[in-house]
Amino acid sequence: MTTKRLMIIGYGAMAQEVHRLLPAGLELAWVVVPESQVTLTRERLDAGVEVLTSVAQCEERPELVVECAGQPGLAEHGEAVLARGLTLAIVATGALADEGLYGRLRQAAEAGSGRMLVLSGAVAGMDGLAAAREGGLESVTYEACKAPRSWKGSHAEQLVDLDALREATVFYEGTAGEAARLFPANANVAATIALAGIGMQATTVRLTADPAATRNTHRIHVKGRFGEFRIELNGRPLEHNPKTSMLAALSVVRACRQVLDPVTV
Ligand SMILES: NC(=O)C1=CN([C@@H]2O[C@H](COP(=O)(O)OP(=O)(O)OC[C@H]3O[C@@H](n4cnc5c(N)ncnc54)[C@H](O)[C@@H]3O)[C@@H](O)[C@H]2O)C=CC1
Ligand SMILES: O=C([O-])CC(=O)C(=O)O
Repeated sequence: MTTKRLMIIGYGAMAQEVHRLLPAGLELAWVVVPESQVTLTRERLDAGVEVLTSVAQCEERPELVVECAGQPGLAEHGEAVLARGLTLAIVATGALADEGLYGRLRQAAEAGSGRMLVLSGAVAGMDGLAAAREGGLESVTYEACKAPRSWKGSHAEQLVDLDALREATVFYEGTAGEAARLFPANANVAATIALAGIGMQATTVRLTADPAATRNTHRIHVKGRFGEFRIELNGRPLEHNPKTSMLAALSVVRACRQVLDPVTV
């Protein structure tokens, strides 16, 4: 079997976890990072991996491109990938709350015959939610609860004193679209759920910081003509970034495996 080649956009905590877990048969050949990260990223990688600052610098054709670069990374590089007719698997799904960007990515994909795969990331049940939508949905709510340290450096710091919390505290309630914009490193799943379900405005979101939390908890409650479902995930955060659940990295690894396997489950 010939080895297929992967491009990763971004090389932070998630990308490094994905790289560690890449299935045999797919090798990392290109990494796209900001100029300021080039030297550090080269030091971290084998000489065989090309470190680039733009997709255009890649002269060959990756089998798959995965975005692990956050919302600004998707905004900067997404169109170039799709316009080249490549498949782009994304986790910074919250960027799609920006209708202008979403439109440009769709247009680039249509014009260039690219494909954008919205990965399930840190949550589960997106297949069931998207199927339920076909019958009509009444309500979709999403709740996230993480330890205060997982909300550090985010907009939560403007809403609550994270260091002073003694009990679980809801600090944000709003729509998926707003949450995804306000918490670009923490609430992408709100946008993923919105895209699979009833949209950015109709999906309601509640965010909690809990000093007793050791996991990233996600609760999804869906009602529709099909009936009702509730899903709760208690995900382990990544060691090198407590904002990010390990399952999000694993959803990228799954996408990598799918390009190798003739059977998609
Ligand atoms: N859909 C989901 O379930 C989840 C999505 N995410 C998204 O994944 C992103 C990455 O997560 P981590 O790796 O844990 O974050 P991280 O902060 O460890 O790594 C992000 C990396 O992206 C790089 N980057 C930033 N701007 C870039 C650009 N314009 N081009 C290329 N690279 C760029 C940074 O240099 C950094 O190394 C998060 O910011 C978040 O947007 C995170 C968790 C779950
Ligand atoms: O990994 C998680 O728990 C969720 C997350 O950060 C996001 O949705 O951006």
